[in-house]
Amino acid sequence: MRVLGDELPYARWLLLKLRDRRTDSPTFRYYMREAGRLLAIMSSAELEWTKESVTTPLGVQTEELNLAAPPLLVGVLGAALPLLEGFSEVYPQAPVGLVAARRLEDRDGVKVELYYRRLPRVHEGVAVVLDPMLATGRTLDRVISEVKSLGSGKVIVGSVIASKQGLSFILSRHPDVSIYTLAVDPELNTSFFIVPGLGDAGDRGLGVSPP
Ligand SMILES: O=P(O)(O)OC[C@H]1O[C@H](OP(=O)(O)OP(=O)(O)O)[C@H](O)[C@@H]1O
Ligand SMILES: O=c1cc[nH]c(=O)[nH]1
Repeated sequence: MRVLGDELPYARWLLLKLRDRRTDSPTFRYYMREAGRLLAIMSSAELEWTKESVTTPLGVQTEELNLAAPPLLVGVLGAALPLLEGFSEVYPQAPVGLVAARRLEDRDGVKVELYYRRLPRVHEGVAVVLDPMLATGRTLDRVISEVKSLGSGKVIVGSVIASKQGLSFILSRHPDVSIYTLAVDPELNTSFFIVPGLGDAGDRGLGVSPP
């Protein structure tokens, strides 16, 4: 697991903007896209690359790297949309899958209902699941299982803020996934929101609250 805020001041600056209650929706969306780009770049060593020969304007050949196979990007609607957009700007050739999940809160905690799924029938390569908030981890657990059922050989998770307890839950259920996040926050409140967190990532990123 990598916590990019522990490695890069730039990640902490993105978090400053995203956490700030005064950040308006278009600005929030912009910084979420930037977080997506950062996650794409920082997780690039997890992807498969091949050496490719290139001739420079000096007529000299050298070798660089090209993606061997683009990963399948899976966004969890709706908060992940700007994050997915930023990630896919870095790998425009990557196919995009979408799922939507609803958190149902009750006295025992959070249950998750997957109510929309637009994924390929089979995907055996690398898959990247993108969701900015990893709170209880119940949503991500469902989505990772769904992606694994496609045949994915390797699953990477790109998140912006993960709670300590959500991370432990995911790592206990899926010890094989690689998790990239900008921050790990200490707790959840009684509505299972991350504290200090950044509020409702879907409402803030999309500019509307569902009824
Ligand atoms: O770790 P969990 O406890 O499962 O919570 C995380 C989920 O909550 C958020 O979505 P939300 O339910 O707010 O939906 P939205 O994106 O449509 O606003 C977030 O984008 C995750 O999908
Ligand atoms: O803190 C949280 C938890 C779930 N969903 C959000 O948007 N924020």
